[in-house]
Amino acid sequence: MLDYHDALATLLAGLTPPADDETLPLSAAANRTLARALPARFDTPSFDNSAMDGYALCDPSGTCTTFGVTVRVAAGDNAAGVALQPGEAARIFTGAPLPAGATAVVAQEDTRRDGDRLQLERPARAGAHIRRRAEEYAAGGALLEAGARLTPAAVALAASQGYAAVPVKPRLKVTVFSSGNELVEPGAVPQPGQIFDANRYQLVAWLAGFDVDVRDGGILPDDAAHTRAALAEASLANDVILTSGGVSVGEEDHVRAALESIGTLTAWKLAIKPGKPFAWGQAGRARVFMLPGNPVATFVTFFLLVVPALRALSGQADAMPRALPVRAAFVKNKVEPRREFLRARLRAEDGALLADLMAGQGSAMLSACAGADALVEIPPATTVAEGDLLNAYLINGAFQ
Ligand SMILES: Nc1nc2c(c(=O)[nH]1)N[C@H]1C(S)=C(S)[C@@H](COP(=O)(O)OP(=O)(O)OC[C@H]3O[C@@H](n4cnc5c(N)ncnc54)[C@H](O)[C@@H]3O)O[C@H]1N2
Ligand code: MOO
Repeated sequence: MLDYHDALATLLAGLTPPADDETLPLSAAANRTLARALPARFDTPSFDNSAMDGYALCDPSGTCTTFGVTVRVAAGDNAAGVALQPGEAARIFTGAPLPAGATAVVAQEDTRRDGDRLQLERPARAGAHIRRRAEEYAAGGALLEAGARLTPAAVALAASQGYAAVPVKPRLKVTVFSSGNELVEPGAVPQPGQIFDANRYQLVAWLAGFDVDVRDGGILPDDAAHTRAALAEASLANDVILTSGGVSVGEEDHVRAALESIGTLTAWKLAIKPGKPFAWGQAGRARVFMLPGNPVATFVTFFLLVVPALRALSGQADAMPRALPVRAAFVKNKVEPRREFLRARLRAEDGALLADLMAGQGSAMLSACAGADALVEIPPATTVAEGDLLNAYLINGAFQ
C-alpha cells in the first residue's frame, strides 16, 4: 500500500491542466487561476501622495511650527503646477498628490488653524505621512505569478494595475457519481436495508467551493455493465470524474473494474485510515478519482487527495495541503499500521493550539466529522502522548 505523502506526490506529478486557456473580464475571473504571470504596469504608488487628511508642509529645516496655507489639493486633483516654498502649507486630503517642495504631512487633528495661519505643537518629522512613489513596488516587476488563484485580494491587485481582463486556466468539468444498491435520495422513503445517499451531496457541496462546472451523475446501481457505460459516457465530456463507494474488495464493488475495462487504473489502496481503498486513474480525457464509500473516508480522501488534484488541474502553483503544528491534548496507545487522520477540535491555550479528539472516530461516523476543526495526522505505528507535536489540517472553514 502506498504512503499518503508518496501517493500525493505521484498523483500530482501526473496531472497537467487542460490547455484551452481563456481571457476573462476581471469582474468574471474571481477564484479562477492565472494562466500567465501579470507584470506590474505602474510604480505603486504611481505618484507621491498624502496618507492623511491634513496639511502638506514645506519645512526643509525641520524646525518650523507656523505656516501659511496657500493652496488646497484634493484626491483626483492634478498638482503638477503646485509648489510650496519654505513656511508654506497646502490643505491636503488622503490620496491627493503631494505638491512639489512638501517635506511632510501632518494630520488635521494635530494642527490649529486660524484663517490662513496653521499652527503645530511641534515640528513635523521629515517624510511623515507621505506615501512615496514606488515605495510598494516598481513597474516591470512581477505582480502576480502564473498559477496564482484570483482571490479577492489578487483581483484587487490586478484591478489596481489597470488590468480589465486576465488570462485564466479553463474551468474544469466534473461529474459526481455514487455507487450502491442500498442508496436512495434524501426525500425518498428508504426501504429496509436502504440508506440515504450522503456522499454525492457531500461531494457536490465540496465542489461548490471551487470554480468548476459540476454535473450530478446520480446513483450507479451495483451492476458492472451499467457502471461501465456510465463512466464511459462521462469520460467523453469531463475533466474529472468522482465516484464514491464500490471501490473495495466486495463482489458488488464494480467501479474499479469498470475503470479498468474502459481506461487505466493508476493506483489503488493507500496506507491511510480512513480511506484505504482510494483509487485513481484515467478514462478518455477524464481523471477518475474513486473514493471509498464510508462517508468519512470520502471526506478525508477528498480533502487530502482530490482537493490538491483539483488545484493542480486548475493550474494552481500551490496545490499541496498545508499543515499547522498542534499539541495533542489526548493519549493514544493503540498503534495503527496505516497513517491516521483523526477528527479533532482545536483550542488555543498558552500560545499553542491544542487538539482534542472528537468522540466517534469510525469512518461511517459523519457527526464527529461535521463538528471537527481539523484532521490530525498520526504517522504509522506511532503512539501519542499528551503534549506531542502533530500536524493538523484545518477543515470545515475552522479559524476563518
Ligand atoms: N474485506 C474487506 N472489506 C472492506 C475493506 C477491506 O479492505 N476488506 N475495506 C473497508 C474500508 S477501509 C472501507 S473505507 C470500505 C470502502 O468500501 P467501498 O468503497 O467499496 O464502499 P462500499 O462498500 O460501497 O460502502 C462502504 C460503506 O459506505 C456506505 N456508503 C457507500 N456509499 C455511500 C453514500 N453515497 N452515502 C452514504 N453511505 C454510503 C455503504 O453503505 C457502506 O456502509 O470497505 C470496507 N470493507
Ligand atoms: O479506510 Mo476505511 O476508510 O477505514 O473506512
